[in-house]
Amino acid sequence: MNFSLLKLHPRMLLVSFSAISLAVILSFSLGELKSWQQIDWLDVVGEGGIVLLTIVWQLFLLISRPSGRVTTLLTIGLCCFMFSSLLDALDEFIHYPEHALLPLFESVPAPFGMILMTWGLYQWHQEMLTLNAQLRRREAGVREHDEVDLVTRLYRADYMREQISQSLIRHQAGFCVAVVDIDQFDAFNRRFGHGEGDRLLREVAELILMNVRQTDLVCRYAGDRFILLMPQLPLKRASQQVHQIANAVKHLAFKTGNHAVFHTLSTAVVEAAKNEPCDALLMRLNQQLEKQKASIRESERAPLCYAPR
Ligand SMILES: Nc1nc2c(ncn2[C@@H]2O[C@H](COP(=O)(O)OP(=O)(O)OP(=O)(O)O)[C@@H](O)[C@H]2O)c(=O)[nH]1
Repeated sequence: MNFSLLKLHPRMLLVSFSAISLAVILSFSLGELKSWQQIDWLDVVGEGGIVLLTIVWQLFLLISRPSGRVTTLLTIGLCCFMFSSLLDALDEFIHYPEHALLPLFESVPAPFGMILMTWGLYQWHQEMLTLNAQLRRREAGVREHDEVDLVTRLYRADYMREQISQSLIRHQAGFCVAVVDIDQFDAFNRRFGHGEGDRLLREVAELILMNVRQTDLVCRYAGDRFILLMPQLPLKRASQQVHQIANAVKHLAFKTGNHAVFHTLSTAVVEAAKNEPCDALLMRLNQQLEKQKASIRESERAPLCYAPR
């Protein structure tokens, strides 16, 4: 059992503790202790058991739920019920004079607490309906997307093409597409193995995701190549964002075996032209990338950089 959620409910714990204290103080201040022979132990076990179980229910409730309206309603309801039950249990040990108000305190909070708990359970039911609907929607999303790449968990190229085509139809202003490609990934694969290559792809994918906006879409286009769809972003700002991604990857010391390996990215960014077909846009993007790669002579391409760990 994990009790860490209890820390979230200091007020509810205080309410619970106050209800117990109030019941004990009221009982002892209004009545007198019974003699040993007057105590009915069967009632003590029955009524005391109810009090203990109510406390256990509260504990389970508080370690299972975040704070909020449902938790408050259920806790206060349980406290009222526990308050009545505790007075009921204590009157097995304490004798009250005829005029004492105890019977009133004993009988009123319990039904009030039951009403609160019923309302809380109804709210909980509503909450579960909402959560289930969201989960179903998310699950449907995941099932629909066999378009998600298993290595990086990014969308695959087909899904990106679909999204680019739709954006082109809507023709949003300042909509840019970028490509980033890991340099010398083949050499890395050959030296450190495919497993480590997959891990590097995942780390690069995470770095890309960390450096884009909520509205951007990232996909694994092929092998070590990723495409970014950046709606409503002017070319200059899109280029800056891609530059930041390249910088983040450049500074990533990827730990493998006894080495830290550094990588560089080749990148290209284009702005979508009006009425441009998706394939033409992607071709323009890839051509720009190839031009950039060709402009840097092989000897100048950032070598895989190994540093002893
Ligand atoms: N680990 C791993 N490797 C992959 C995967 N898909 C493709 N590859 C490898 O990615 C490499 C891509 O090689 P290239 O296109 O020559 O890329 P590169 O070595 O980075 O060359 P430049 O981009 O010109 O620097 C090949 O070795 C493929 O086998 C994959 O899912 N996992």
